[in-house]
Amino acid sequence: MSRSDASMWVGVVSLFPEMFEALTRQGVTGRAVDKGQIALEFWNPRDYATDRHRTVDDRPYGGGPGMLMKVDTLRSAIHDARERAEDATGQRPKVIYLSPQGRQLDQRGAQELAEGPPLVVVAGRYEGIDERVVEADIDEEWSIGDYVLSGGELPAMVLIDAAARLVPGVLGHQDSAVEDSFNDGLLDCPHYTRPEVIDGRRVPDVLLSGHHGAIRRWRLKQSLGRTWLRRPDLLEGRTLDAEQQALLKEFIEEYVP
Ligand SMILES: NC[C@H]1CCC[C@@H](CNc2ccc(C(N)=O)cn2)C1
Repeated sequence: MSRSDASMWVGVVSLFPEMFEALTRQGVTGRAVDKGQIALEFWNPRDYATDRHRTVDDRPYGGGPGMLMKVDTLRSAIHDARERAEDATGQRPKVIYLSPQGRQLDQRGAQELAEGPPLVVVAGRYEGIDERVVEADIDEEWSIGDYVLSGGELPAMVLIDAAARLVPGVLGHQDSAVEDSFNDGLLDCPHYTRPEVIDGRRVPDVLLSGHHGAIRRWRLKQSLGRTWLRRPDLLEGRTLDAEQQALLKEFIEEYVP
């Protein structure tokens, strides 16, 4: 098959590839896929099953409840995805497995993944995968948070979406990524649109003023203030420039809990 000139190439190994239509058929990522900016290809371990029942799970050594993903069908799918990644991009892929044991995804991690090599993302099901497959075939384990889900597909979509929107050109006007929360490490400011009054609540006057400098400062002040109130940890060890310090000081002085 042909070389891919997508800015981001992702191979997905999953028993439920149809779940990923949420990425490939909708919104920002759907358009990026249509435009060829992002390439998403799928390998289903079930397609490698040779028995009549197309078995993709297997019993755990040592007994206990639940099943694991069958080793041979899983490894064949990972192998083919890896080979395709190299053919399509000329680069060796990074093979990622989603599990609560992985590195916690944050905006910096999403940026690293967006800038990095092509990805093969493995979505686990059942009670997981054989540890020797993790050792032999998985390069990095990633987690989207400290909770357990019924499969790795939703975490995989979260990771792919978070990285894809950081690929230059994917978001359309790039500044919308810049203004996003966690883009300059701050929480997002409040947003307003029509009507001007909702249940007696008005839009802040500065946003109606047309003074772009005042609007920029107001938004930055709100982002700083919200971060201070809701996620002070994000301000730890972060140096604020003179303007930011002044705006945060103003916010705190005006703050009435
Ligand atoms: N032992 C349960 C575990 C076995 C292997 C498959 C996973 C799939 N579920 C996931 C995957 C990832 C995350 C996360 N936090 O990123 C949560 N849940 C469940």
